[in-house]
Amino acid sequence: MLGWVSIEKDAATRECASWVNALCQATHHPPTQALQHSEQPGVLIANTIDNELLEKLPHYAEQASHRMILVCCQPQLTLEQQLHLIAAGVSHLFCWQNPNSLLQAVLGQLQRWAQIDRILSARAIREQIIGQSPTWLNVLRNTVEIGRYSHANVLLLGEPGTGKELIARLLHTVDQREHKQDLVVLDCTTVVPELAGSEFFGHEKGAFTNAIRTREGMFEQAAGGTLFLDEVGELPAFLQASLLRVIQEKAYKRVGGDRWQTLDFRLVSATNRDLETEQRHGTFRQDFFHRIASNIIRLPPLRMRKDDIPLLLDKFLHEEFTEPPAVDPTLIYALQAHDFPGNVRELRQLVRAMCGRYNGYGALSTNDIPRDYLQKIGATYFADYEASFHQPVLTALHHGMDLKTLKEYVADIARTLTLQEEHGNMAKAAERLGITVRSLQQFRAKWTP
Ligand SMILES: Nc1ncnc2c1ncn2[C@@H]1O[C@H](COP(=O)(O)OP(=O)(O)OP(=O)(O)O)[C@@H](O)[C@H]1O
Repeated sequence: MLGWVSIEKDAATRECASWVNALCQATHHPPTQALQHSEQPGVLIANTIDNELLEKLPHYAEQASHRMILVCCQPQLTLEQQLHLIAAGVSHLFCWQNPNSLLQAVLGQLQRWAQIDRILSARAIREQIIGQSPTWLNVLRNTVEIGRYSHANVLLLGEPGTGKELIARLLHTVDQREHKQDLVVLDCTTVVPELAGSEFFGHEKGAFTNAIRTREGMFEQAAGGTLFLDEVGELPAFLQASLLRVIQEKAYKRVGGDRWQTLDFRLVSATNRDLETEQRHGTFRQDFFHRIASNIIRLPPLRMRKDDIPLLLDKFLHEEFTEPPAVDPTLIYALQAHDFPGNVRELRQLVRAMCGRYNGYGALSTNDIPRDYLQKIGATYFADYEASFHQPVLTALHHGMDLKTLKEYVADIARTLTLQEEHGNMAKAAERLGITVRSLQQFRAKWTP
């Protein structure tokens, strides 16, 4: 529940020490007062908010997987100080007050985080939604917090294939409404403008020529549950306008009907368009945007969480084989070198294609990547590799280094680094560098005093 408690030295008063003891007792946390590598929530106690603390905070926040409570031993902080602290990574901020109520407030937050982690550790969720990278875990925690503790509408933003529908389903799964009904999905690209009224609100029998019977609309179908408007960015402005009332007041009339009906539903919308910019520029209705975006969850592209690729690969291989083959490590490096513009969906399709090429013997390897794909991966790999040299060379040139000096400088660095990696073993280092042991000895003699 609690990973660490850290007390900045100027805050270590007696009152503070006994408060920390009470916190440790309540959380069954050993009374260590040092920052630890834990990825669990942490509590930091500080007296003054100075630049030194602000510089340290991002590191502390990372240790705590961005779940860091700061207790400031002052009765009050200015708004400016609070904003600086939040920008530096503090997730919850408390000023010094009655020790008991402060303890309750801190414990309340820790309990909420613990509950979110418990929900996420459920097997059904872990097996469906893959990823352990800090960026992805933050998305999941945020989703569970919104899904479980609020009924507000949610807008999911992210590139195609990043898992928006999966997150919409998670929001619905963790929703604890009494008598919760189903999740209803509407792909907004399929809405025919002329039939949209009936599609959204349903119609009464006889409302128009072909209305031979009463029909329920999407909102009615989602009553008591969740309506997921996928690709909401594609909804024309006049249709956005027609949805304002039902989203705001949860009241609607069927086409051809004259009775207002009310219903309860949670609206989750998703798009890969930049609606925040579009609504500012007036190309998407601002009033509609604010109604659908009470909460925004941003899904990271796969290239921002490449650490998750091995886990996703494993999951997709298990979908293809009862007993998946071993995976050659080079295959993982190759996949991690690719940027996956189509994100997780693209990875899934690629795994399918690889499984089709795999002949059933040995480990799955780069041989199983379709050739044109492998060429694409190779091109980015070498471009990235080359590009990593650009900045240091440019810096050296800006310092006036000529080509001869530059070459010598790079060769010296390569010799030093290889010797370090080989723990001073001359023979091994020389072999790796493709030079003689004698020339390496000469280099060492030149530089060793
Ligand atoms: N974290 C994940 N774990 C397992 N599978 C995932 C994950 N993210 C995405 N997928 C899979 O990738 C595919 C695309 O996911 P999804 O349809 O949720 O993306 P999307 O963002 O809604 O895409 P689009 O914008 O194109 O509608 C699906 O097959 C989904 O199951």
